[in-house]
Amino acid sequence: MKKITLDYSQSLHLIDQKELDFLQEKVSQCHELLHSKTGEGHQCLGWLDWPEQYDQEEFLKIQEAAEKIRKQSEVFIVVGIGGSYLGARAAIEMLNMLACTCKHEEQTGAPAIYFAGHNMSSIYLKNLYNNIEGKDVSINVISKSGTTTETAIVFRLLKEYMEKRYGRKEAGKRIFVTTNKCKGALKTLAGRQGYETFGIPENIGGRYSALTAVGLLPMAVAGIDIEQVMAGGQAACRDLSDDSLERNPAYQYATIRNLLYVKGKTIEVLAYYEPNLFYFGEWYKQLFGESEGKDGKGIFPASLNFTTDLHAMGQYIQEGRKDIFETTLNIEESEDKIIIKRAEDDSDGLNYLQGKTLDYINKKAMEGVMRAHCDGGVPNLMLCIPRISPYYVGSLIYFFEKACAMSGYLLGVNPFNQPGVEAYKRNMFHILGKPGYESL
Ligand SMILES: O=P(O)(O)OC[C@H]1O[C@](O)(CO)[C@@H](O)[C@@H]1O
Repeated sequence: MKKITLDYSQSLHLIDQKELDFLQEKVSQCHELLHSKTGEGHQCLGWLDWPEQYDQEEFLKIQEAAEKIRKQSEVFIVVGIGGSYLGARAAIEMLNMLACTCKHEEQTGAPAIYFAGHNMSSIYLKNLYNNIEGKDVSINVISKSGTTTETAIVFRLLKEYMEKRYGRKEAGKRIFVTTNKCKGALKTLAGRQGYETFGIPENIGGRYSALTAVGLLPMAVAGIDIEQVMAGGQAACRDLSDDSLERNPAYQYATIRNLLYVKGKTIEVLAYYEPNLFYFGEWYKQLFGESEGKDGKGIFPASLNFTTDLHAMGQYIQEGRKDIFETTLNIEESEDKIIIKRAEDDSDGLNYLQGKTLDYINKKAMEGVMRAHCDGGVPNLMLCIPRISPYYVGSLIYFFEKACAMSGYLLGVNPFNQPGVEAYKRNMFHILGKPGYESL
């Protein structure tokens, strides 16, 4: 299988190969901290060897539950937020497995998939109720802590809906819980109600959990071959276990983004030319935002959907503030065979493209954009992904997890905690009158 690689030739005007060589020693030290599990946040390194050591028994249970859900449901609702939501959504959308975007219900027998619990919008929930009316429903609620407000509130409402519709016993067969392996409010509730439960290992934090039951159960329900996802994750896990900057593209990426950061490039735009990657961009933002944005430091992670967003943000990137660098996701192979034909009437002036595929044109646009942005002072990194498939979804997820961990260590932060997220929650609880928060 071809590997994911990094092309940083369009950044070499800003960073010197010597600077990279100089950082090899630091990279090796951080690698040692990661792999010996002695660095900051080492309690949360369960994801590091996970693709090689995941629980096979639970994996089978996931496949069986997915089959059951597919048989008994026309609609499957995934309830979760942040790391308990974005990995699954990124994979499902990347592989175009959402029933609403393709007619795969007839093709694969998968239910339509909806997401909830990632907002507290009554308009959103009302629409969801309308969409699922009269259809058979199963739910997977995902929360490691079991106490995240958005997820907990929406799950309480959906549980009530399910019990009203199916009765408590049948609802219990349609509710699947993914939560902390040993403890927590959701674990206790699941035990009491007899819901089938999947465990999130204590030592894997939310944003690093996409390759556990958190991501795998929704992916399997959608019809994604999760054995392939794990095979891709496993290959990446092996390939990226080398501390050599020359051989480890995840470490190259982590090091170059840190070099660019100290040179004033404090915003990273993850750019992609396939709209299906939108939620991968959202997942990446959470991964890097929560991992690196602390102690007054961190690259601000943004994502843009090109060429669409070039007609909105292209101007800013080309001529605005020079604090941006771009990381382009290049999907090398496409199944697309859409060919531009010669038209009798060439008033649109497009006959010069005759015989070219749409994907070829998209790729040429990408080349043109990268060159233009580079000329405009926006260095470009290009991550080359051989194709979109379950295997490469697994590889890509692991690639970014490993890169993020190294990047956080190089930056000098703990990439595995998120103390800052609590501030808004404390205020919200105080304002809502939650017991225990009166004195804030
Ligand atoms: O799985 P949980 O505990 O509901 O958390 C969901 C998300 O919320 C956060 O804890 C932030 O509040 C993320 O780190 C996490 O991925």
